Amino acid sequence: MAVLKPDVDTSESAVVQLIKALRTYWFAVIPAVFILRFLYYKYSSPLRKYPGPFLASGSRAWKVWSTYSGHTELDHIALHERYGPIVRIAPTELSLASPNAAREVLAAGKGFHKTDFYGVFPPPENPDIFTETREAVHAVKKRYASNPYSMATMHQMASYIEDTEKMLASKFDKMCETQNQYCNLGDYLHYYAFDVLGEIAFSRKFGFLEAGYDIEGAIKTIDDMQWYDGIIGQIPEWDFAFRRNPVRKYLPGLDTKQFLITRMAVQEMDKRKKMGKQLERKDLLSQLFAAHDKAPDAFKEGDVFAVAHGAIFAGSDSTASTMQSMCHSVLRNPAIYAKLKQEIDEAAASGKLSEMPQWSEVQALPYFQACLKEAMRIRPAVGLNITRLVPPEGCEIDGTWFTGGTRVALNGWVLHRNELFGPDPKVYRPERWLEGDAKNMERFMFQFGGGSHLCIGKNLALLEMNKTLPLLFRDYEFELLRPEEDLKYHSTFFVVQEGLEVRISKRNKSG
Ligand code: HEM
Repeated sequence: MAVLKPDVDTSESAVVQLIKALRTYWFAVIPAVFILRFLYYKYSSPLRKYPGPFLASGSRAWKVWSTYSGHTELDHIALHERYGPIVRIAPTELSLASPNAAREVLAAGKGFHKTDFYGVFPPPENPDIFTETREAVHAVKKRYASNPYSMATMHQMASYIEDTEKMLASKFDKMCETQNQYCNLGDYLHYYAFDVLGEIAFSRKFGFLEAGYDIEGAIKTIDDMQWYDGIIGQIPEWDFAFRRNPVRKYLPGLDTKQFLITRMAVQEMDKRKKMGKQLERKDLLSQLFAAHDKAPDAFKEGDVFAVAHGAIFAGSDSTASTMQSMCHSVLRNPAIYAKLKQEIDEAAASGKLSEMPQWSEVQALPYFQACLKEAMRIRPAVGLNITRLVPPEGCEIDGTWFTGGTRVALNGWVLHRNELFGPDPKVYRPERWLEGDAKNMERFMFQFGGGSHLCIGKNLALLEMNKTLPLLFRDYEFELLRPEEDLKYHSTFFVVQEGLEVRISKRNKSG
């Protein structure tokens, strides 16, 4: 009788054979895996019925590339023109163009939560109000931070804005000693927005206006960081390979604590802790400390730092960009510029505009308000999408059913080009706010987001712009160096602009 002897371990040999095959045919296997993965994402998702770029249907590469290009807002406008109101921009993500849909998604209490996109923005160890993705925790932080940001509190801090306005004006006065002097108005508005925030948050300017340049490249660093956040936010798990890589802290020059804005924030925190209650004046930091004192467990010391520090990141580029957009749009339209100056001059001549323009006075300038709103409509300062997750149980949005977990993306540049703003939504035309149904149009403006995540700095930004811009248009004559050219810009999270260069002269205030 023959004896059966197992001669080889068959399972091991299969594995070995597989490894050998992979080593031999890797050039075919790797693309095959990618293709299969792509096809799986493309067809397995309930979103397969929605149109969109081919690359986006099976991978997030389209989103990453579009964000990297710096003009994702233009890509989204083009996508919606081509494919309609709902476009698939990633395997599990849809971009919505309907302003009604945006209102529903952003409405408070509807259960649309922030996606992991926001978690990439620093600081990961202690998220601030913008980066916090846990809704319940966000609600607590926002409750404690809201009071310092209220319009009433902002009015109490208006004198700090005025101090900075005076410094900006003195810089411009100096330039005007020579007639038609060159001025990079865009840069100065940027320095101004940063220094106002320094005053509001920490009772000290960062020094950009005084210096007249980007000290230590701090503004550029913020822009670069936001650019990184925007791109990696599309593929958040990759953050661990880059910024959250444990090896990173050992690399020279990458210690963020040495970064100008962070350094100053840390210094101010330490100073306040030493000073205890004897604070010189009521600024954002002191009020956040007061909120912490009242509820030390709910609003921790780390939250005080994160919220104050985060304000500089969230509030500087955004406000500067909005002011630059309005100035450029007005200056390149001589009829609009003339009409705006006439309104401001008449108010000044009749004693209705103080030397340092006041909020209530500027609210009574309808054409100025229309020019500002129109700038925020056509060129909202946030260029990237605001993304939210559809609640797990699914939900109907603007008449369409979406399954739970779908990511929905809203882009202000798309939403604000809707025909509800008139037949010419692509044109900068402030008059639409005076002749159309302005109240209804207001309901569909998303430049400050909406619902429970409505921009907490909206009051500060509006107060700052309403005080500063009329002063500039009243006291200075600006002439664009290249009126035929658009402003150059790229979207990081915010729309970072350059090229607002002018000739500046002092105006005779009587017109
Ligand atoms: C014209 C100026 C500004 C514009 C256009 C703007 C725009 C926005 C937008 C669109 C959002 C919503 C983002 C989202 O949901 O993903 C937002 C949120 C936020 N903004 Fe602003 N912003 C401006 C100024 C400021 C200022 C001055 C500050 C602070 C000093 C600030 C702090 C914040 C914070 C903390 C959030 C997060 C709010 C939350 O999630 O509850 N912003 N902003």
